[in-house]
Amino acid sequence: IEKIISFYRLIQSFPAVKLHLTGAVMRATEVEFDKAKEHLKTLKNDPGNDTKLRIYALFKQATQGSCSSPKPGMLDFVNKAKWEAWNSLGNISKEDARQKYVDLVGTLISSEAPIQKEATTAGDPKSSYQTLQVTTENNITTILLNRPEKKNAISRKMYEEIMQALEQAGKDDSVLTVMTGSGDYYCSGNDLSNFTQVGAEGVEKLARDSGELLTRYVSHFIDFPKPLIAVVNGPAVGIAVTGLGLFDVVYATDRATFHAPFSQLGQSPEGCSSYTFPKMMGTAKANEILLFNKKLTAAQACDLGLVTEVFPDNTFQQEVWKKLRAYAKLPKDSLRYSKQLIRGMEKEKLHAVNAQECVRLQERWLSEECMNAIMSFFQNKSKL
Ligand SMILES: CCCCCC/C=C/C(=O)SCCNC(=O)CCNC(=O)[C@H](O)C(C)(C)COP(=O)(O)OP(=O)(O)OC[C@H]1O[C@@H](n2cnc3c(N)ncnc32)[C@H](O)[C@@H]1OP(=O)(O)O
Repeated sequence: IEKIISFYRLIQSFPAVKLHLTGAVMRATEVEFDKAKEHLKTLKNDPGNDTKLRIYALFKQATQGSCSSPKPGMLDFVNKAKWEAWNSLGNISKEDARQKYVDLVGTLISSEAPIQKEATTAGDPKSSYQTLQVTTENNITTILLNRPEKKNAISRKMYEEIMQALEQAGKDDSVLTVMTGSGDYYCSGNDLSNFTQVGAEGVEKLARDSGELLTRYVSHFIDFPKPLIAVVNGPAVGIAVTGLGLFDVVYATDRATFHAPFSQLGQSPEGCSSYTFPKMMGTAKANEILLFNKKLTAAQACDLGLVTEVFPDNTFQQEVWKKLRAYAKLPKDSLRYSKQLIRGMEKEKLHAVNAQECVRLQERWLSEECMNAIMSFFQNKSKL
């Protein structure tokens, strides 16, 4: 009954339905818009030119409406780029532009949110994680995704706990950090019931909160300071695949598959994969995965550079852990600084990509395409 009620609320609060029923959709208020303008001034990192142009364009559209000024001359590069960004918004309403401005600033600010200081002790078997098991042994901190009955789907609680575990592992004495799954799956991606828990404030608020959560989650991987290794013990879906581009090494059993079915789900890529995948494997190969739902075998993922090495399932655990134990004897600081050099150059870009992906997803989550896919999963249990 609870599921039906929450499902009913989801449908009721879906913008298209609400529009149909009431003729009105909630939009950011002038006060929220003014707050976002103030928040923008507190940004510490340069979000990059594309994002700055988008912010400019949304601001102009929100305050002055559609662009009607003449196009600046060919050589007036800066004003031409600004004009093009504004003009590209076409006839979207001032209210829509205001909302998009508020969302974009929100995700930029949250991507800079300071990492929380308090964390549960890793390695303590009595630690209070509900969705993970975190242990430290032989200089390796292992974060085990521990909802095998749900194929390790990532619930809101699990997103929060993974961030907490990463913060702790980043600071502890271990040399390596490993993420792996319990049971037969590595992880089936986002727990789709995250989208059915609609509160009184409606689905727009749910989308905004989800965007904020995802931005923070992915930022933890971008900023992780020491070698991070994925031990992919079975199939991986959605964000569990895309996020692999932010790991330093990925070992997989030959039983693993890699599937990022965003189009099928009415969504769009996340985990910085819109940038890391084309860079890693070339645009055409990335498109097959991110646009056309191509499911990869472990061997294919290895050929494309997403996976470092594949092992036969019957010796997977033994071979991988032997290797990891040897790596974990290497000098800790040397590994940490080398990783930071390799990743450091890209960090700013990755944060900007993360912010943009999350803005797009917030819009996608409110789309009819996405809602139909989620309904279909829970109604018919339609599988990937
Ligand atoms: C805060 C928001 C951030 C959003 C970030 C954006 C992320 C996007 C993504 O990750 S998109 C990918 C989402 N994942 C899926 O769509 C997978 C859906 N699941 C399936 O298709 C199948 O369950 C399967 C192919 C993974 C496995 O099939 P099968 O082996 O037949 O097992 P079951 O289906 O019986 O699964 C057992 C049990 O687990 C539940 N479950 C599995 N995956 C999910 C999931 N992703 N979300 C919610 N629930 C899931 C499944 O319903 C079963 O539950 P039950 O025993 O029936 O209660």
